[in-house]
Amino acid sequence: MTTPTNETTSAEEKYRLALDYHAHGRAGKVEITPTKPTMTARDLSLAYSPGVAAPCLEIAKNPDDVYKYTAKGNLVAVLSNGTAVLGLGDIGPLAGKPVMEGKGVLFKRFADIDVFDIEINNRSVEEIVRTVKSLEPTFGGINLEDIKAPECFEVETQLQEIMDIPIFHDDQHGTAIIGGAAFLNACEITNRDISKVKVVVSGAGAAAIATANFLLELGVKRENVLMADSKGVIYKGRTEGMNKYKDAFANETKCRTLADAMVNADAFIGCSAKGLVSKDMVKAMAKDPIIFAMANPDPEITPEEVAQVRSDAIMATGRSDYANQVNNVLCFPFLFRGALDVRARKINEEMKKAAAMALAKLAKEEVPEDVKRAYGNENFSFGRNYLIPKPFDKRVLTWVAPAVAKAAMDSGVARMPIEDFNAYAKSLQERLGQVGSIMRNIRSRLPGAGKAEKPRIVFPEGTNARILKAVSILRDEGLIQPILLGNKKIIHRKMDELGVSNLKDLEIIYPEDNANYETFVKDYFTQRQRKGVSYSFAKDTMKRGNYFGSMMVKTGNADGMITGATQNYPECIRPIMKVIGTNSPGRAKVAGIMMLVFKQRVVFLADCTVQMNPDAHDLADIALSAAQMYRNVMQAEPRVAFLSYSNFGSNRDPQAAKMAEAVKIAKAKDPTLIADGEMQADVAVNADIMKNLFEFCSLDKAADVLIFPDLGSANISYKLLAQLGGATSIGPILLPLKYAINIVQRTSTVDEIVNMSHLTALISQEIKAHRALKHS
Ligand SMILES: NC(=O)C1=CN([C@@H]2O[C@H](COP(=O)(O)OP(=O)(O)OC[C@H]3O[C@@H](n4cnc5c(N)ncnc54)[C@H](OP(=O)(O)O)[C@@H]3O)[C@@H](O)[C@H]2O)C=CC1
Ligand SMILES: CC(=O)C(=O)O
Ligand SMILES: [Mg+2]
Repeated sequence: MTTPTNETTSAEEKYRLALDYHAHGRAGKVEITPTKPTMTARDLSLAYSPGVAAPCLEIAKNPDDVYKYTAKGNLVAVLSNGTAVLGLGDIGPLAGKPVMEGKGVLFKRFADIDVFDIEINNRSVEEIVRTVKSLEPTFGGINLEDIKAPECFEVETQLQEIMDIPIFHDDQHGTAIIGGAAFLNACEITNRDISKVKVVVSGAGAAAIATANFLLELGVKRENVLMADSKGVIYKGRTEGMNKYKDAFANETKCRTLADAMVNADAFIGCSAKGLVSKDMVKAMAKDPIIFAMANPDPEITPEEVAQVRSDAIMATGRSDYANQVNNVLCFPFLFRGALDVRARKINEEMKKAAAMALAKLAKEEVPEDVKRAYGNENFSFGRNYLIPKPFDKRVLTWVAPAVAKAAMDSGVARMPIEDFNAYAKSLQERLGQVGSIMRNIRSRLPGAGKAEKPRIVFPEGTNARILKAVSILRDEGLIQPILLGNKKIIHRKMDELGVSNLKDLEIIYPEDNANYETFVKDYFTQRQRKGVSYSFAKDTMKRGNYFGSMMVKTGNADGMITGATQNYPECIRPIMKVIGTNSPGRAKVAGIMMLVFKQRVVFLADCTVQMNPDAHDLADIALSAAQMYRNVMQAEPRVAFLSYSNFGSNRDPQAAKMAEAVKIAKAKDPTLIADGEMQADVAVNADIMKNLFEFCSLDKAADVLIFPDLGSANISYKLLAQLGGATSIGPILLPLKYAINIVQRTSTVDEIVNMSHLTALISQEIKAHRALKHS
C-alpha cells in the first residue's frame, strides 16, 4: 500500500505550500488566452468591431453556426453555489472558488476542454435553475459542482428537462462512475458475486446516493445496501432528517449506527466526512473487505489505520497520494470530451455506464512507462493496489471519450455523430500534444511488426537500466530488432532485477568473443595505422562498445546505433567519427540537430552539439542537413531561418554578416531551399512580426528550422526552450552521417531513448533506400 509521498512534510507546511502555490505570481490558477492573432489593428478589427458583426449575423440566421464561430462547443461551466465544497461543507461560493478553478484546470489538462468557473450566490433550487438555464447560450455543457443534497438532485433533474446541452452533477455521477469502475474490479479481484455483496454506504448526499444508485445498476441488490448519514442508519420507518432520495434506501434492519452496519459487511463506500470509520469497525467487516473512503480532503479512515488492523483489505481513497485514487477527476474531463465531440443533448445512463466499463477494462491493460514515471516509477499492474487507471494515463482519454461518444450515438442523443472513430482517436491524441502523433507517424513508417526485415539497432550500453527498459518496450512493439553489447551474465542479471524477462533471448554480443572481432580490428587498424594507431591498440579499442557498435553499423552487421545513456558526449562522438566519419567527401561536417516539439508546432535547431564556431560554408551545410532531416521526419518542406542579433543587415558585424553569407551559399547549393536571414529569433518564429516589419522576407510563415551562429547560442537556446518553454526535445540527431548513429543524453528518459531509437531506425531505412537508389 502506498503511503503519502510527502509524509515528511507537516500538515502546517502542506497548508502553507498550498497557499503559496495559489498566491504565487498571477493570483489563482487560470487565465484566458486568445486563440486568434491580436497583434495588429487589422487583427482587432476582425476580432472585434467591425469584423465581429459577420459571425454574429451568421449565427442569427443559423444558430448552429455558434459552434463554428465561437468557443461554445468546447466550453464548459463548472458551476457551484458552494454549499457542499469537497468535505469542507457549506463554505459558500467565494470560498469554493479555488476548487472550481481547480476543476477547470483539470478539464483543460486532461481533455483540452476550456472552462469558465462560475460561483453563484444562490441557495434556492428555483433560482439556481433559472440562473443556469439563462447561461445556455454560452456553454457546450454544464458541470454542476459541490451543490449539497437534496437540492442538487432537484436542480439537476429540472435542468436536464429544460436544457438542450449536457448537465452533469459531477459529485453525483463522476463519483458514481469511478466508484463503480473500481468496485467492479475489486469484486473481481476478491472473487465476489456482485449480486451478493453487502455494501455499507456512509453519507446520503449527492455522491453517496448517486454512487449507491449506480452500484444497483451494476448489479448490487438494493436489499444488500445499508446507508448511514449524520443521524445514523437509514431504516424503514425513520423520520428524522429524511428525504425521498434517502427513503429509496430505507431497508428493514435492526442496525442503527454505522458500527452496527459494518459487522460482516463486504464493502464500505464513504462519501461523508473525515474519520467516521474506526479501526474496530474495519475489524468487524467480512474477509477481503472493500473499503472506499472517498471523503475529501480527508477520508473516513486512512489506509495506514486500515493496514494496522487488516492485511486483507482493498483500500481506496479520493486522494492522489495513496494507491487507488477513486476521485471524479478520472471521469469528468474524459466524459465531457466524448459528450462535446458528438454535441450530445445530455449525458445519459448509457454514456455513464460506457465510461465506467471503459475505465474498469483499461485498468487490466499493461501500464505504459510514461505513466509509471509520472508516479515516481511505481510498478502498477492490475490488482489490489491498482483497481483503476491513473488520471495521468493518456490512454484514459482515448478509451473513455470514444466509449462515451459511441454510447451517445447508440442511445440517440448525439447531434453530430462521429463517422470515423480511428480519425477521432487520432484527434484525441493530438489534443494531448504533438510528440505522440509525430512519434506515431515515425513508427508507422518503419517496416512493421512481424516482418523479418526489422532495422537492427545496436545498443553498446547493454547493462544500463534505462537502455534495458527502452529495449524491452522496443521488443514488445516489434518494429526494431535490438542488439545489446556487453557481458551476457551481467546483462541477464540486470534483466532479472528489472523484471524485463521478454529480453532473455535477445542477441547479446561481447565484442572480443564475437566472430567479427578480428575483422573489425583489422579494418580499424588499416584505417588508422597512419594516424598513430598500432595493432595492439586497435585490438584494445575494438573491445569498447562505441567502437565495436560503430563498426557493426559500418560493416552492415547493424543498421543503426544508440549510445550516450551513461557517457558524456565527447566519449561517444569520438569513436563514431573515427570509425565512420561524415557523408560527403567535401566540406560537410557532422552537426547535432535538436527537434523541439511544442503543443502547436515543431522546430528544428542546429547545430546544438558538435561544431563550436561554424563558418558560413559550414552553416550552409548544417542548414541543408537540418532541412533534409525536417523533410524526412515531418514530411513537409521547411522554412529555414539563419539567426542572429541583427535583422537583414542592420548590423555589419562579421558574426551577422556570416549568417547572411551562409544563406547565399545554402541557396546556391539548393535553389529550392526556402531560407532567409540573417534575422532575429522573434522575427523568425513570429509570422506577424516578420510580415509587418520585413515583408520582403522570403519565409511567408514562421520558420521551422533555426540555424544558430555558434554552438553556444544553439545549445543554450534548446535547453532553455525545453526547460522554460515547455517543449519536448528529441535529439540530438547526428547529420550528415553515412550511417544512422545517434547519441542520447545522459539525462534521457526511457521514453526519450525509445523515441530516438525509432528515429534512428527511420533514418537507417532512408539511408538504405538512398543507397539502393544510387546503385540501381
Ligand atoms: N472522491 C470523490 O471523487 C468525491 C468525494 N466526495 C466527498 O464526499 C463527501 C460528501 O460530498 P457530497 O455528497 O457532495 O456532499 P453532501 O453535502 O451532498 O452530502 C454529505 C453527506 O454526508 C453526511 N454526513 C456529513 N457529516 C456526517 C457525519 N458526521 N456522520 C455521518 N454522515 C455525515 C451528510 O449527512 P446528512 O444527510 O445527515 O446531512 C450527507 O448525507 C465529501 O467529503 C466529498 O469530498 C464528493 C464527491 C466526489
Ligand atoms: C472530488 C470532489 O468533487 C469532491 O470531493 O467534492
Ligand atoms: Mg465536488
